[in-house]
Amino acid sequence: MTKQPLLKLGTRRSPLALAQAEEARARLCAAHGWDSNAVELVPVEASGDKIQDRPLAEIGGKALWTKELDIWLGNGEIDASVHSLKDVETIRPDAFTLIAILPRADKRDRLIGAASLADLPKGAVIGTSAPRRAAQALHQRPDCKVVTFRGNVATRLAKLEAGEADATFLAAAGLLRLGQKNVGVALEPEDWLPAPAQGAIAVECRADDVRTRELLSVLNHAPSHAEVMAERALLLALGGNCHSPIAVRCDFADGELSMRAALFSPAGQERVEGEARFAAGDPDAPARLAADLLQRASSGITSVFSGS
Ligand SMILES: NCc1[nH]cc(CCC(=O)O)c1CC(=O)O
Repeated sequence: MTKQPLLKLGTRRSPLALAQAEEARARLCAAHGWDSNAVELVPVEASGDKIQDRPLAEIGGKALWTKELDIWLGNGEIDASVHSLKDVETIRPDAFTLIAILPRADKRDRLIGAASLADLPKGAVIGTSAPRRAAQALHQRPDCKVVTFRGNVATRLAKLEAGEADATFLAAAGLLRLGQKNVGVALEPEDWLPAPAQGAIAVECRADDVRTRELLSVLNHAPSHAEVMAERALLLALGGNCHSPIAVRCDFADGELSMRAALFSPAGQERVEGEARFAAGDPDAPARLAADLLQRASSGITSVFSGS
């Protein structure tokens, strides 16, 4: 007799997405004392995975990662979706709720292809399609050239190997989850900041699905939740989207969040940065930092942010 799964978790099909969904499944089964058959992983093809030759910002933004999963979740074909929170739009449909944030992994980016940005030869080619990585790299190395690099982690490493660029950036968390944690060197927050919610896996379900909410809420890691919600609140208040070079990192310790953020003009000439410390759960602090950054930013920066 085949037993029906207790929960169906939707995921994208990339190796990283599947590894993240497996992590969610393992944590859920451990928390409830279930065997792994209790949770079925349902891979869904995302449009963002089909189009690999143009920057995400050009082809429709983050919705390309969530659109298909949202349809399946809305229809009830899956009970919940597992996402890289970094790839999830700041404003989500009211019918859904981000019920759990898993314990966050390493928030840093790693540089692959050189021991540091300063070590790159003059005029080196950097492969990335993230506006934040491009602008932040050009800010430090205006002599470098940025070329579009998309595709999953393995594809990007293969492009680098093939000589399409001298260096690239990847999230430490993604490399870790793919068993490649020693690839490249970690970039420290003193001179390089990650993307909002980088390293966080989020589980989303229908807001009115009380049973699933209850089953999934055990997965939530409160400190990680506080950090990423503050980072997303900053992004929202800045009126940022996938074209906006926004770098931010928030760290929870002793009931307090410390946030460090930087905004760039797209080609990296201009930069404004700021810091704030506030109580976890202070709903207005990220917006105050956002307002302060926008007020001090030059027009080259504010042209890619709308504010709110
Ligand atoms: N943009 C794609 C993406 N979405 C999430 C990760 C890695 C995991 C994470 O940052 O949470 C990556 C790859 C990367 O940026 O290197």
